[in-house]
Amino acid sequence: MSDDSLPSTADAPADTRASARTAAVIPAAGRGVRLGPGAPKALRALNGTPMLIHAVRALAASRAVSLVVVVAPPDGAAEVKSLLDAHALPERTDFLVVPGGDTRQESVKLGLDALPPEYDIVLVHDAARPLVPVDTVDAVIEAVRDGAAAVVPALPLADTVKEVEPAAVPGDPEPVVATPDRARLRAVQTPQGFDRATLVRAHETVTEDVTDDASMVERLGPAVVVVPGHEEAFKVTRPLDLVLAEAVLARRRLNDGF
Ligand SMILES: Nc1ccn([C@@H]2O[C@H](COP(=O)(O)OP(=O)(O)OP(=O)(O)O)[C@@H](O)[C@H]2O)c(=O)n1
Ligand SMILES: C[C@](O)(CO)[C@H](O)COP(=O)(O)O
Repeated sequence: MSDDSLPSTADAPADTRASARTAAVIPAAGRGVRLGPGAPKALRALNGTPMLIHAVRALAASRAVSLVVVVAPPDGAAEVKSLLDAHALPERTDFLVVPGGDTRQESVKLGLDALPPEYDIVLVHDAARPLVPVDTVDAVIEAVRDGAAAVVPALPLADTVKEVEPAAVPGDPEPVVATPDRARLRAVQTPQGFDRATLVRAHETVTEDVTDDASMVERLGPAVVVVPGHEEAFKVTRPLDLVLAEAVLARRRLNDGF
């Protein structure tokens, strides 16, 4: 089946959407430059387990997700396959590994290209958000099943935000241009959920460099909706985020009683 002929979940009757199969694409091919020198970010350990494995488990924890496609660092597909084989993962879930590209957009596209035809709902989830709770994953899937073409989990901002004229020399003072109304702003997380045909069309059509998949759908036209995100779905970007992630894992272990 060509991508153009893929059924659109957004146009489908509600009972079809409710039974649509869901796959997750996990882009994990980034270097993690902002985290500092070391292995590719997704392969670095959190409490002894690679970040990617935490992220895969987080998505596979949803009973609705029956396939996870991991987009590995370009020369790391064999290593990622071995990691998936070496860690306990739900048996009800299938796994595929494909090599990634130079940008997140390219990596997601390569993951989409590998999806078998029977999946009509697609989640895209950063390996760098390893601790997303399953309730957030399920809320995104439910909103797509309810008819949204694109769904993003997001949180209100904790800080006031300024728009500035970026400095030509990093570190120089930057003139403030505006202070947007914070009440209308949201900080966007993943997994982002999509009707597959809509996401495929967005990746085939939009050529601008964007930082998330929902922005591509926005450029195309279909409405993108926001559902509540979760504090623990934060992205591991800088070294302090590793400290926070390990603290969250330690708290979970205490709460679980082991
Ligand atoms: N060429 C790329 C770049 C990024 N990603 C993935 O996209 C997610 C979000 O990206 P980000 O946190 O910005 O990761 P990096 O690009 O690795 O970070 P940095 O910009 O600090 O290098 C990560 O799971 C990352 O592995 C990817 O699959 N392929
Ligand atoms: C999709 C995303 O998680 C949105 O917050 C994205 O990965 C952000 O990447 P960034 O380049 O670090 O903003």
